[in-house]
Amino acid sequence: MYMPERSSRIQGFYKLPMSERLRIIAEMSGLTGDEVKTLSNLGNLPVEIADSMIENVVGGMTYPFAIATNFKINGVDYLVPMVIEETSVVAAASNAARMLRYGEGIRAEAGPQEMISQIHIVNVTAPQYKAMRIIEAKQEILEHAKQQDPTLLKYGGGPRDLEVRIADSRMGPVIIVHLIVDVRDAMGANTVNTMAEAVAPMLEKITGGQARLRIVSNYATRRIVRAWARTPSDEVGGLDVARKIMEASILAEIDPYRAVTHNKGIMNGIIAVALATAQDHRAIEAGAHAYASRTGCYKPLSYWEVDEQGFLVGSIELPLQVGIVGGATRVHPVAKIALKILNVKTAKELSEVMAAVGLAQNLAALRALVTEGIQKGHMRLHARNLAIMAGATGDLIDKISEKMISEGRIRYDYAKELLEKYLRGEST
Ligand SMILES: CC(C)(COP(=O)([O-])OP(=O)([O-])OC[C@H]1O[C@@H](n2cnc3c(N)ncnc32)[C@H](O)[C@@H]1OP(=O)([O-])[O-])[C@@H](O)C(=O)NCCC(=O)NCCSC(=O)C[C@@](C)(O)CC(=O)[O-]
Ligand SMILES: NC(=O)C1=CN([C@@H]2O[C@H](COP(=O)(O)OP(=O)(O)OC[C@H]3O[C@@H](n4cnc5c(N)ncnc54)[C@H](OP(=O)(O)O)[C@@H]3O)[C@@H](O)[C@H]2O)C=CC1
Repeated sequence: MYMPERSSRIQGFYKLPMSERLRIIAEMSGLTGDEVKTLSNLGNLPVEIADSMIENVVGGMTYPFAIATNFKINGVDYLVPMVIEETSVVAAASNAARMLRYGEGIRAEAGPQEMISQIHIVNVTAPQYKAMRIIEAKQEILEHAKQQDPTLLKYGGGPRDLEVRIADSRMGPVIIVHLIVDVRDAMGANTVNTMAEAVAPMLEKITGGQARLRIVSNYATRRIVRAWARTPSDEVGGLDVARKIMEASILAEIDPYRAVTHNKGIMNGIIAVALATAQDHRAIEAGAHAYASRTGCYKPLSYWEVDEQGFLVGSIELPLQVGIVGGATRVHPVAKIALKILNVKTAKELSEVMAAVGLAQNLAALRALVTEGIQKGHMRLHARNLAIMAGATGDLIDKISEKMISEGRIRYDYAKELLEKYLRGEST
């Protein structure tokens, strides 16, 4: 719809009640009554929570919430909540988790939950000397940072260390200070930002420079999690399939075009759990892809090999910045339920589960790719979406998707053709 007169400059939009904002947008965009009704439906999110989570809210958008089954991680069974818009991801995760139940299942281990906060200092003369002076004052700076978060200290977290770097830039040398904080069960961005802002004036005084950025780094290299698994080749379809999975893994090691897709498959699982538990998934994605590039060349986050006994072995390593307190994790009512279903007790345990899910997700995709191809399983599950897109409702959704699957013609135009035939009462 062409609307030449509409302007996006809406002063004070944020001050209006949600219903009024929606009325304005509906009028400007020509939304029908049904469209307004659909958009205004907040699903399981109470209006006051929706309106405080983000700004300028006019409605809600619901994604399905699913449970991936079969996960055994460090000998414990987990029901894994996933929220995602893509067909076949949940089925694939459950499928591969079933193949990785051998022994203790998938093993996973995360290190300390330390975040890095950066304080960027400019206009420093004699930067080498000033860097030494910062190190000299380290205990005093850490002590001041500590005082910013008594709750965190109560849970055994707090500032741990300080690192100083001098970087050459086109405006001369700048000092970058890293404040390292054990954030325990929080994602930790707010926590460490508060500390960075609190210690910045001390750093200005010591260096005679000016503090500019005082912000968390999402390159969470002190929050690395590793997961690994070993399973008899028969679980994945035999030694031949296991070897082909290894070949697929090797392609990702030598070719960044493949590595990016390989890692996208891993993130299918990790981000789906992140969404279900209301994590900051942008932080997770940014950190993961930076880590994949840490050698200067984009690499896969996971590796698959075949060992001397013919077992398929896989491993994954990435930084994960996740929390079970703070952010939206305890605000969104569904995220709270997701954490209860998952039954994790710490942020460390959550990151171990997420790494294990990423590894399983990757296995499912590689196994499909080296055997029947991705489209068979994926498109079979996508057939229902195509039927709905074509306009099918009720029983016709299953009838049309089953017909497309049985004939191997899973396409939108065919779904439309079938729907028209059914609606005309013609036999298909
Ligand atoms: C789709 C399957 C699982 C079918 O696989 P299948 O062999 O036809 O399944 P099955 O009927 O033998 O069932 C095996 C298990 O899979 C699960 N399962 C099976 N069907 C369902 C279902 N409908 N709903 C929920 N779970 C399902 C379930 O756990 C089941 O065990 P059971 O419960 O029967 O004991 C398989 O083909 C597969 O794993 N495909 C991989 C699909 C995939 O990776 N999708 C991600 C999207 S594609 C993408 O974005 C990433 C990619 C591929 O580009 C990444 C890359 O290139 O690396
Ligand atoms: N670049 C980025 O990634 C940025 C992200 N963000 C956002 O920051 C949010 C996450 O920050 P985060 O600091 O986790 O959020 P919060 O500030 O909401 O939560 C952390 C706080 O929870 C309290 N707490 C209670 N129990 C525990 C426990 N067991 N372990 C640790 N802390 C505990 C602590 O103190 P207390 O009770 O005193 O608060 C702690 O400071 C996300 O919403 C993210 O999107 C913000 C800015 C930048």
